[in-house]
Amino acid sequence: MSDVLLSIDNLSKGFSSSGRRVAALENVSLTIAAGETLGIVGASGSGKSTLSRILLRLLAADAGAIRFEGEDWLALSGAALRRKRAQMQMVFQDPLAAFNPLATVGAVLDDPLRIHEVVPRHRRTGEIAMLLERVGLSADYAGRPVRSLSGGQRQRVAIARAIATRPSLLVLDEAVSALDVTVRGRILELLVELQREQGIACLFISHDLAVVRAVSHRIAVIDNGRIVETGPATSVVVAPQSDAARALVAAVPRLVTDPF
Ligand SMILES: Nc1ncnc2c1ncn2[C@@H]1O[C@H](COP(=O)(O)OP(=O)(O)OP(=O)(O)O)[C@@H](O)[C@H]1O
Repeated sequence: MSDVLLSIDNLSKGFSSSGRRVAALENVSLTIAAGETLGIVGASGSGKSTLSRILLRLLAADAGAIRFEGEDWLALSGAALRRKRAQMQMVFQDPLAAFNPLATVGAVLDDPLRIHEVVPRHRRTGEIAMLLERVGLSADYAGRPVRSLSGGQRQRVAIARAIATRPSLLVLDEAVSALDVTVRGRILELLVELQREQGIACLFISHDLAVVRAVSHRIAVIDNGRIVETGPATSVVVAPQSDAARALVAAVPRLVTDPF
């Protein structure tokens, strides 16, 4: 896992709010190797959404650089950015909420296959069945409207959509936070399985250290816009070095003895 897939260098972003300057991100630097899962954990307001919005290119950074697969990610635009997006896919809390509720699961999965020409047209139905199977749903889900799905099923479809373009990196921002604890556990297992089977690297962002620990090889702790600690997942949980990490560990009392 030594090939650097994504590197974030000295990323900074500030906001002006009621005449006051808030540093949402300050000199954030991180790397993710191919096939690695890096967890980013931090309390509310620590800068997690700002980071994922910059990665998504919804928000411009004030300073810093992001390289993805050897390219200057923040400099890409237009057709080049659209093409490259196939390689960096995102899953949020309820991404399917943005879809027409009458859209079928098949249509939701067909979009990325068509837009990115992943497979020839005549193979798209088979590919949709395979994607559904890969996330633990049977092929007949393709005909079901999105609105008929449970929260866990929707998130499985969102993950299937994200992996449809065969990305090298998934960015997951609070992707399991809205799910109840049993469903959450199954989705986390699915993510670990996908990561192992397909070697997809993941940037897994959450406020919940137990969730981050369950899937991550390494964990970076963010506090007030700064990365205050980075290390192997177990070390950060068992021997946290920063006040922020200690506070996150303390918030999950059974974490050390009873991992997710
Ligand atoms: N558009 C904005 N205008 C002003 N301040 C902002 C804006 N977006 C974020 N901030 C501030 O930047 C800081 C980081 O916010 P951010 O939403 O990135 O944190 P977060 O870790 O994602 O929090 P949460 O877990 O509560 O979503 C906070 O102090 C927040 O108030």
